[in-house]
Amino acid sequence: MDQIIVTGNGELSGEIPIAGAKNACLALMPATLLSEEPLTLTNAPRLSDIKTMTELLQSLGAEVTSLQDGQVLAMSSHDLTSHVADYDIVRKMRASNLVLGPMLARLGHAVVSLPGGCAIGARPMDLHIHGLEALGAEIELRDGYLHAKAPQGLKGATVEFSFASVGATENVLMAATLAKGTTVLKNAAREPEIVDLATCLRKMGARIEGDGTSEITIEGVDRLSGATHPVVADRIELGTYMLAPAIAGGTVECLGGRLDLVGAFVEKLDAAGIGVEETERGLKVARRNGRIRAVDVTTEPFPGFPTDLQAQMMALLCTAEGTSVLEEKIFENRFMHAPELVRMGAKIDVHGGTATVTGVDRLKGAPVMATDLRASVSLILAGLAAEGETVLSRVYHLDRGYEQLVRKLKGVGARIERIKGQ
Ligand SMILES: CC(=O)N[C@H]1[C@@H](OP(=O)(O)OP(=O)(O)OC[C@H]2O[C@@H](n3ccc(=O)[nH]c3=O)[C@H](O)[C@@H]2O)O[C@H](CO)[C@@H](O)[C@@H]1O
Ligand SMILES: C=C(OP(=O)(O)O)C(=O)O
Repeated sequence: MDQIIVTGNGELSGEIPIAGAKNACLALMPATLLSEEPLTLTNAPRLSDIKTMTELLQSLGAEVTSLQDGQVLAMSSHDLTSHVADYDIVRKMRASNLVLGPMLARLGHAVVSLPGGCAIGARPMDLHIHGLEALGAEIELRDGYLHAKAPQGLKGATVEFSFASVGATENVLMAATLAKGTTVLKNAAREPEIVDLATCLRKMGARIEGDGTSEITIEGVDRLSGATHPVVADRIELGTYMLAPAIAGGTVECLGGRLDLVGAFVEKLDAAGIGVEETERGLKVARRNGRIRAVDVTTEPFPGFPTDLQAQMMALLCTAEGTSVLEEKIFENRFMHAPELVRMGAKIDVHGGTATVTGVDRLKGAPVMATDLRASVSLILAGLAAEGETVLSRVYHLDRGYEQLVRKLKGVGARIERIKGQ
């Protein structure tokens, strides 16, 4: 299996282009199932998760053509030939569950494998199920699959989520676009990926208001048309690369970055002593003089500090002056990077959902591996400023969420190589 070798090499300088958001694209692609007409996504990221969603949509009979080296996805769901999302595909990627709402709305029935948990937590689907049931769906769990039907079609309703789940908001939002009457989603997720999905659905003819707030209103329509939509910039890839000069020193401009996508994160960078400036082309990040300062971080739904940047932020705080407390409030098991960072010389105590990080002067390279995407990239970031070589295994996690990671970091002066495995 491939490995990535990073050698701490001093300051970084240059530009890093930010790709379209994985998590937006994974919700936008299933929206093709809602319409007989073509949906084209531009600015799509080139990632293994996008290939998995392509495979899933194709298994349902959709046509998905990847153009311009994968940055454009031309999709058509004119003739759907299956309503079954098979375990073999769904188990590879949880976001596969986002085909449930659209298929139910378009076809009146859907069978979707339950994805199961993953390294970061149990991740049940109860909120998706309750939301769709409120719209009139009948859903049963049999043989590991959710069997959903809406014999009389879906009907608009008020759905109040007990937690602002991103995936449940997306699934029920998509289903409600074709339901009869008005649906109101209360305590809806406010993430930029939800706004991007609603924007695309509006281009397809959906009537949606309030996305980006915690109350979204959807007036169902009879049919949706085709559309062309650019995928919003990836705020998690953006935050990750903003941390590269923060950790290693120097100045890096993240092209396509926007402050409104990373507000809470930038506030913490500022408190830690990292300067962020909005430019015409994106966000320029520079480490101010002196040592990084400790800061406390609590993960929350948007607009709070994102859980998907918690591991990377921990990598920064490992060498801060003082003690930082990180509280993970979204997933119950998202500190798997901590023991690996400790192998690199970090001082971290984890108790339940709280990690206490006492800064050390410098980390030292070591062989490391991680069990999830963001944990893996946090080890690469830590390696950028560590003394000696950091050798990361299980790099396939990174291919899920970071296109051209080695090339992008090399472009700003990092010493990083990917070694092909047998
Ligand atoms: C593909 C995608 O967009 N993934 C993102 C999405 O995941 P995802 O959509 O899975 O995240 P959710 O917002 O649904 O999950 C947040 C929390 O709610 C719980 N929950 C969720 C649904 C449910 O029915 N029942 C329930 O208890 C989860 O277990 C978790 O503890 O949002 C997360 C939170 O910002 C991000 O970390 C993921 O990167
Ligand atoms: C947790 C993530 O993704 P997923 O929801 O696909 O597991 C992530 O992108 O950090």
